[in-house]
This record gives sequence, structure tokens and C-alpha cells, in this order.
Amino acid sequence: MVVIMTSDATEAQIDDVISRVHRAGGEAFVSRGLHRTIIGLLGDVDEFRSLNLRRMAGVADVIRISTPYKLVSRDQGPERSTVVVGRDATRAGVPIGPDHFTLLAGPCAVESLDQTLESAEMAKAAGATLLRGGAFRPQTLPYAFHGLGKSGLRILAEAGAATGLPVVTEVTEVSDVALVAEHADMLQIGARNMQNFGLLNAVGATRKPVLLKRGIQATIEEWLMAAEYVAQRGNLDIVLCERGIRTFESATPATLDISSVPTVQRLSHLPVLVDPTHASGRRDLVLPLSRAAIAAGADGLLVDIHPDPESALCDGPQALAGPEIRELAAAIRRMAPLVDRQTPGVTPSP
Ligand SMILES: O=C[C@H](O)[C@H](O)COP(=O)(O)O
Ligand SMILES: C=C(OP(=O)(O)O)C(=O)O
Repeated sequence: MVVIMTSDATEAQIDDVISRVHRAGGEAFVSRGLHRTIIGLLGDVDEFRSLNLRRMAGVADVIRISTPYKLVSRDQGPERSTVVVGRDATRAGVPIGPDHFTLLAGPCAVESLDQTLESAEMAKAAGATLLRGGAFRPQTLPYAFHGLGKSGLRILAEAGAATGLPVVTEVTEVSDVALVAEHADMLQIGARNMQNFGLLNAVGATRKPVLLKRGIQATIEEWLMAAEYVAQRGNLDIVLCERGIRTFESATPATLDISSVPTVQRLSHLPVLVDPTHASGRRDLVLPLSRAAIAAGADGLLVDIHPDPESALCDGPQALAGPEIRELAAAIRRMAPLVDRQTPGVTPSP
């Protein structure tokens, strides 16, 4: 069962609901998003029914939800959520949600200040409104480049500040969450950590938006359950990212599950992006997959770019450079309006 609070509910009204639930022997998990606060209830449903929660001040609705994930379920309201990244006293932030098409781009790995700055400028010129780059990088091969760590975070933040783009980066360890949250506007949980429950709890306890990639072998339900962990810790600012799943097909590292986009949007109110670069591992497939993602109704794209992919320390074959980025920008410019999306970073065609 979930309690949906009105958009103007006060802290005292939220506390009253929690106290009433506790007195009935239940547990209450408060989750806060941009437009709504939801309280997930755990305990005896019949007991909760007798509490008349719907009549309490600040309560908009009380809903019984049949899915195993409650706070991220679409059952709790018809509206899809918008998550705003990088909002503070001086910046309006970047929306990711049903009205926009948001491009996140940057180098798969932060390698140096020059490379990151150049990538950030390329990303911005292509209409990206968020800079994504890796400082802590999980890799199958222990001898591969694992990122610059803390200095990579500083470089990314500097490139973000220089270009005015809020930054998104992966966190792989619970012990690094506070450090990464200090430097980044959005915390990425990579595919390999989608079911690292300690990490999900830790990012859920921050006030930073979370980008949750689908696990390589995860079903949609497992993915949404992972999102529920983040929400249950209080953070409803979650954006999902489809990045392909492992199938018998070996032509690409993963098979992009494009049907997950409308499926997730039917099951959950959370925004969903598509990452065509990690799914395909090949630059020539990024544009066609991006077009498919836009047409399928994705809320945005996450793509790797690099000023000189041949010299990239990792994932060069999938990184877009100058001409491909311009093609991608043109495709977004043409296609996003056809699916009723605004593209704030994209300059309209003359
Ligand atoms: O996902 C991490 C990197 O981008 C890289 O593609 C991972 O390579 P791996 O599949 O060999 O770990
Ligand atoms: C490593 C990445 O992707 P994934 O976790 O989807 O493999 C990434 O986005 O940098």
C-alpha cells in the first residue's frame, strides 16, 4: 500500500501519517521526488485500511499496489515523473522526463583535463545538456583502465563548470558514495552493480538523482525492484537506462531491448533512457539504435563521445567523434518533435 501526499503537504502532515502507521505496528518509507512525496507502507493491509489515512490532512490518495515494487510503480498515479538534475540556487537544472528528450554525452572514461574539456564542448555543441564521464570504472578485465578515481572526478567537475553542464558519473563502492556525490550532480549505478543492494541503499540515502542502468542479465521486474531499493531509502529521483542485455547473439556485446522502453513506461512512472553505445559496442550502430530509441519513446540517450577515439583508453570503437555526433544531433533535432519532445540543448534547424 502507498500513501500519496498532496504536492503542498507539510513535514508535520507527513510525520502524522508515519506516526499513525507506526502506532498500527507498520513500517513507513518516505520517498521524495520533484512533484510528489510517497509513503510506502509495510505491514498488515487490513490494519492500514482501518486507519482512515485518506482522510488525513495532506493525503491525496491511498492505493493498494499489486506489483512487488510499490514506490516506483505506475499504479500509484497516471503521471510519469520528471527528474531534474543539477538544480541549485544558481541553476534551473536539466529535466529528464516525458516532455523532453535529454542527451547525456561525454567520454566513457575521463583521461585528462584536455580530453574531458574537449569532449564536453563536443557534447554541448551536439545538444547534450548533461556531461557523462567515468572516473571509477568497472571492467571485466582486471588489467583494463579503471579510471582516474578522485582526480577524474575533479576533472569532470571542472569540465562541467567550464561548459555549464551538470555532470553524471558512476559510483562503484559504498565507501565512495559521499565523495562522488560531492563532485557530481547525478550518481550512476552501472549494469554490473544493478543488484548491489548496499550501493543502492547508499545512493538512495543521498539527495542526488540516480541513473540506474539495467543489469546485463536482469529482467525488467528485477530492474524495477532495484529502483525500489533506491526509492525505499527516500530518493525518488531515479532515471532508468536500458543498455542491452545478454542474449545468444554475439554480434554485439549486448542486445538492445528496445521493447523495455514502452514496457517500463507502462509499469513505472520513472523516466527511461537508452544507451546505444554500451549495447552495440560499435560506432556505426549508435545512430540507428538512437533513432529506434527516439521512436520507441525513450526520454533521452546516453552516448559515449571522444575527441580522438583511436587513442581512447577504453571503448574507443563505440565512441562517436565529430561527424557521427553531428549526425546524431541532426537525428534528434528532426525526430524528437515528431514524438512531442522538447530538446532544450538542441539548436533548431534554420
Ligand atoms: O562497461 C564498462 C566499459 O565501458 C567496458 O565496455 C566494459 O567492458 P567489459 O565488458 O570487458 O567489462
Ligand atoms: C560501464 C558503463 O555501462 P554499463 O554499466 O551499462 O556496462 C558505462 O556507462 O560507463
